[in-house]
Amino acid sequence: MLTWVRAPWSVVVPAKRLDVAKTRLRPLTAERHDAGAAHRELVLALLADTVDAAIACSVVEAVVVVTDDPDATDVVRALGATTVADEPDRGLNPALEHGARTVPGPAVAALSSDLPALRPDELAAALDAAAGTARAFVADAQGTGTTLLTAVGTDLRPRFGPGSAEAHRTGGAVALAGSWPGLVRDVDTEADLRAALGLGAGPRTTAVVQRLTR
Ligand SMILES: Nc1nc2c(ncn2[C@@H]2O[C@H](COP(=O)(O)OP(=O)(O)OP(=O)(O)O)[C@@H](O)[C@H]2O)c(=O)[nH]1
Ligand SMILES: C=C(OP(=O)(O)O)C(=O)O
Repeated sequence: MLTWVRAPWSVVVPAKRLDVAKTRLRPLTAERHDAGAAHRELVLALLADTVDAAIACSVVEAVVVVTDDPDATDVVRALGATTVADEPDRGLNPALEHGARTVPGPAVAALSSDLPALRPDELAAALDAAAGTARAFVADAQGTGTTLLTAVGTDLRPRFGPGSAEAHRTGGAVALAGSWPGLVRDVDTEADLRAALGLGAGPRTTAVVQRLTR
């Protein structure tokens, strides 16, 4: 009898230091006496819920977080991810390339770290859709950014940043579309956060927002 084995993916998640990440979310905490700590807590919650969903995904074998942040390191390791140093210190795409080099092939995915409404089954559906393609990507809800970039048997060649969906398409990656609302809902602004909460964010993001709005 033939058994269909789903590809075991390695997922690379970038996370720069919490205090300098997600500056567009700063207005949410700016008025508080503990603004710095509250901002770090929120950014960490987004990361933790994202990593938790990726770890729970049935086709994901390993989650590697590229970070130098000590709190992020402790939290994602407790969830079951591993971490690698944020090298070569030349920004997001070199950090992702570095992370991708540390994982076993052939199926590697770069996943945004700000997807608190991500569900394991929608990530599995997207990765299954990507399994037959050398390079593929999922655009964010706006259609301009990227939340997932995949490579099977080839280099990831990440081009994250403004207009990354077009950059990935131009670079030969296939655009994937499907019903995966949490996967496309990255959180850059307060409005994005509200949208993610509306979809049903993970427990850490939900709890932090409840605390911040009390
Ligand atoms: N490891 C690592 N992660 C990075 C680096 N630059 C950006 N990231 C992460 O990549 C994701 C998207 O990065 P950006 O679009 O620059 O977002 P951001 O800088 O955190 O947010 P804004 O300040 O609001 O633009 C975030 O989760 C960042 O933590 C980097 O140099 N190294
Ligand atoms: C870096 C990106 O994401 P964002 O700036 O939305 O976090 C991107 O979409 O390529």
